[in-house]
This record gives sequence, C-alpha cells and structure tokens, in this order.
Amino acid sequence: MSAANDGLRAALSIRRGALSLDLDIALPAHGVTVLFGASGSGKTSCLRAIAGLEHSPGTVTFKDACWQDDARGLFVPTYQRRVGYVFQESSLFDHLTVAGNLDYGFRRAGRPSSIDAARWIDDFGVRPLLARRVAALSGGERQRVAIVRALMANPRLLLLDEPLSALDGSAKTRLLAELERLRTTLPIPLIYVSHSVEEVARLADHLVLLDGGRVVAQGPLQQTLARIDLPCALIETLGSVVEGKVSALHRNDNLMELAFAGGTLCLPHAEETVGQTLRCRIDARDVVIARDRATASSALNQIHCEVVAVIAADHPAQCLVQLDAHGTRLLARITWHSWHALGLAPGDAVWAQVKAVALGS
Ligand SMILES: Nc1ncnc2c1ncn2[C@@H]1O[C@H](COP(=O)(O)OP(=O)(O)OP(=O)(O)O)[C@@H](O)[C@H]1O
Repeated sequence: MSAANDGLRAALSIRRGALSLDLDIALPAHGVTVLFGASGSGKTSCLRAIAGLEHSPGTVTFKDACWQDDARGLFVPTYQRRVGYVFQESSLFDHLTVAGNLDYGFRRAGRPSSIDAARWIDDFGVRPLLARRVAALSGGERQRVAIVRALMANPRLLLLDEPLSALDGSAKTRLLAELERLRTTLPIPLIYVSHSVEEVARLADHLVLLDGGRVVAQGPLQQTLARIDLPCALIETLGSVVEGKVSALHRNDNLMELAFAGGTLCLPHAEETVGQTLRCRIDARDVVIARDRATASSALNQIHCEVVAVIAADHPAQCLVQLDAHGTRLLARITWHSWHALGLAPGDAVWAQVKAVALGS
C-alpha cells in the first residue's frame, strides 16, 4: 500500500478476463484525480471496484471508513459507500422526466442534506430541461443530467467514467467547460477516468497512470508530468501543461497573453477574460529549442528555460528534452542530430520556441 493519506486508498488485485491489474493507489481527499491509461488498461474496472460494483480481492478505505478488507471479510455494499457514479453512457430512468430523475437522486441523499441543488442545476444548464422526458434528451444533455443527479445524492466521493466519450463537437466542449467549473467548486473529491490528454490537462489535480497491468506513476499533476523514468511513449503522449492567468487581450489579433511563473505565452483568444486562470497543453512536437532568442521567427512564444534531462524517444533519430521554466516543465521532441549540433547538456540555458498550443480554460 502507498504512503498514508487522508483520502482514498485502494490495494486491489483486479482480474477480469484478459485483464490482470494490481492496483495500489493513495489519492488526496480533495480535487480531481484522473485515472489515465490506454483503452483496455483497466480504468473502468478500477472505478467499479472502488465503488463496490465489482468485488476484487484487497482493501479499500476512504477517509475514516473501511469499505473493503477481505482479510476481515468486510465488504461494504455500494449504496452504503455514498459514492456518486456517472457511467460512459448515462443510466437515467427513461420513463421519468429530468426533474423526476433529479428527485430520485435527491431522495437518496437523505435528510438533512447540505446540497445546493439549485446551484448544480444552473451550473450544468439543466434548469431549462427539467420538464423534459429523458428519452428525448441529446447525449450531452443526458450526461449533464446524470452528473447533476449524482451530485443530488450528496455523495462523499464522485466517480466519473469517461463522461465525454460518447459526445462530440459542441456538446463535448460545453460539458468539458462545465466540468472545469465543477473542478474549482466541488467540495468532495472526484475520480475521473479518461484516455484523453486534453481532459488530463484541463481537469487533473492529481494523476494516476495505468500501463501494462500496473500503476506506473501517481502524484500531483506537474510532479507526475515531470517524471522521466516512465515509458517514453507515455511521457510524450502527456506532453506538458502550463497553468497561468490571462494578463492581456489583443482583440485585433484574436490573441491573449497568459502569464505564468516561467514567462508569458501568447495564445488564441476566444471568450476568456483578463484575470481568468487557464491551462494549456503543449505538445512536445510543438517545441523547438534554440541557443539564442530568435529575432525573426514565426513562433509567437519564446520561453527562457534550463535543460533538465534528455531521454531517447521512440524513434532512434529523436529524443525528448525536458526543460524547466521557473518551475514549469516543458517537453521538446527534437532530433539527436540537433541535440549534438547545439552541443546541449543538462543545466544549459536555452530558449524554447513554442509553435502552437492546444488551449484549455
Ligand atoms: N466482466 C468482464 N469479463 C471479462 N473481461 C473483462 C470484464 N471486464 C473487463 N474485462 C477485461 O478487462 C479489460 C479492461 O477493461 P476496462 O473497461 O476496465 O478498461 P478501460 O481502461 O476502462 O478501457 P476503455 O478506456 O476502453 O473503457 C477489457 O479489455 C477486458 O479484457
């Protein structure tokens, strides 16, 4: 079992068909933990075991409660764990209205309840849907209602299993933005299953990486992204995440500035406002390393960094260079040829030119 903490601890031996996963996690009592792994890595199985929907041998504790301890023959049923669970495809009652579904959740909360129902209903844009029959809702509307229904039951822990996976386009964009707001206001911990790096970048406070039947890393987001002892494909897939505050808008150019500890990034502007906290994910292939600050370059962003480490990429011609910009880690994929031509070594001061960034607010 991992080091002690005051959140969720699970040590489970999960065997399902071809899946063999030894789970050993210690998650914080606050914030969003993203369980990230490739399709089939066992993320859903973990979530179901934590919720008690499936029984895998081991132990599960949450705060001061022991939910499972097979050595003592203890297994607390799901309904007594007070977890809110939202599945990939929402499991609403089709014969009820939206209000009827929410009422079902609310009644599960018992009395007295501290739920601010109106707030969740408004935050997820569910109020205009209350009188609608669930069968007539779109996929995005169903997921928003399913999340609010789970919150209505006043859970101690919220579990979301790829709630965006069945959505696309504007429904996905909208729900992701709503989940970002939830992240900053939710008073309980959230475990969020995903295989999307965008969702990791925008939602994770804490990250658990599943690969090859085990937990290969777990910890706070930035700390975990900074690890270079992980499989290189996983390191590159994750890229880097910069969090900062919008410091200026350049409306004529449709650009804005994001100030972070390591400098300023210029990004495409949509509806963001000055002062707003934003995260953006930077792909390793979008970062170029230069010895000197370029005076004529199409790259909008030049960040002064120190080379931290270099590791082999999955292609023999290329390497992944980890950079530090005053505490923010950046990752660059360059050729070994360039690494040697520039005479780079850990500790060197360089400029990272960032070509493009995927923006998350
Ligand atoms: N009830 C089951 N019976 C047999 N095999 C199962 C069962 N549940 C899961 N598995 C096996 O476990 C593997 C992992 O499933 P799981 O749904 O937990 O992975 P996942 O990481 O959530 O995948 P995805 O991202 O595709 O949803 C599956 O590929 C399947 O082989």
